[in-house]
Amino acid sequence: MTTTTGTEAPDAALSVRDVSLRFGGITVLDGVSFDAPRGGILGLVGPNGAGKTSLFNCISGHYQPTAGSILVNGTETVRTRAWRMAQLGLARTFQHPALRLDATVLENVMLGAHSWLPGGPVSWSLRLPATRRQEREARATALELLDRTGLAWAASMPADELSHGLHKGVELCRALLSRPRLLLLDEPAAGLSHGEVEALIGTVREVRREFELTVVVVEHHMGLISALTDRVVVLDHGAKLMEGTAAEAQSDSRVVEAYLGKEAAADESA
Ligand SMILES: Nc1ncnc2c1ncn2[C@@H]1O[C@H](COP(=O)(O)OP(=O)(O)OP(=O)(O)O)[C@@H](O)[C@H]1O
Repeated sequence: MTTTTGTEAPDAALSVRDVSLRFGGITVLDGVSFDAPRGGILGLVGPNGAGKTSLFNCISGHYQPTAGSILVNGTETVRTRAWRMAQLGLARTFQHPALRLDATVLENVMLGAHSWLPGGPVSWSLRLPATRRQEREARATALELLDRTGLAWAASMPADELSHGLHKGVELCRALLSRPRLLLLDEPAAGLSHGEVEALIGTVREVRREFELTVVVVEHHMGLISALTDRVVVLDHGAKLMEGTAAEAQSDSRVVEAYLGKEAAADESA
């Protein structure tokens, strides 16, 4: 179902409109609106508990907003189940990578191809020639992606033998194998070393350009946010506080206050 509300930007890969989310009496998101321009990298930042991951969960179909509209590449997705989102061109990574630890790294990455491999469980189990050909293609792309992220050496290892940082790389490869147009990254730099963050910045820039992606990234690492993003949306207590460049956000007194608290912010500026 393709719909337009008339309020989304025409070149937006993602339009979030007045999204609210409540759990019982708790308001987690309160009327949040923003657009992610096609081909850009948008940062979603804010203090702990601001609602960033909850908003990602609404966009990826893991949570259903209490109110509001979310358009992914022009399609209203609010009542779309999470497993359908890959077919609409959306892929995401998680704050805590969700991998099959008993499966190999390559098998984990291959899960990303299920949204576009033809047929279904029946043709996969019969291993029809067309299915086998597509599977070989998916496997070659998965290995290329692992190579690009410096993980080719780990392809046949069980995922649980890899560090947390490397799990994040595997998850990114799995997301990319689903051929997304919109990629959501939830705290990709958390737990990574300085060198790993630098490599991640390079990889995200490269894949964004090569795969013509729109990227939305939640991150506390301001170095990564400044290096990668064109714009940021700042959330605080579930509401949008401001939107601008990373530099504008970092010098905005409302943002400084949200991170440090009012008194500490006043001390900082004294
Ligand atoms: N399923 C849920 N049930 C009840 N409350 C929830 C649920 N999911 C999130 N919350 C609450 O929503 C608020 C926002 O949490 P969320 O994880 O989205 O924030 P965040 O900005 O991503 O924080 P962080 O930067 O620490 O990851 C928190 O108070 C959290 O406890």
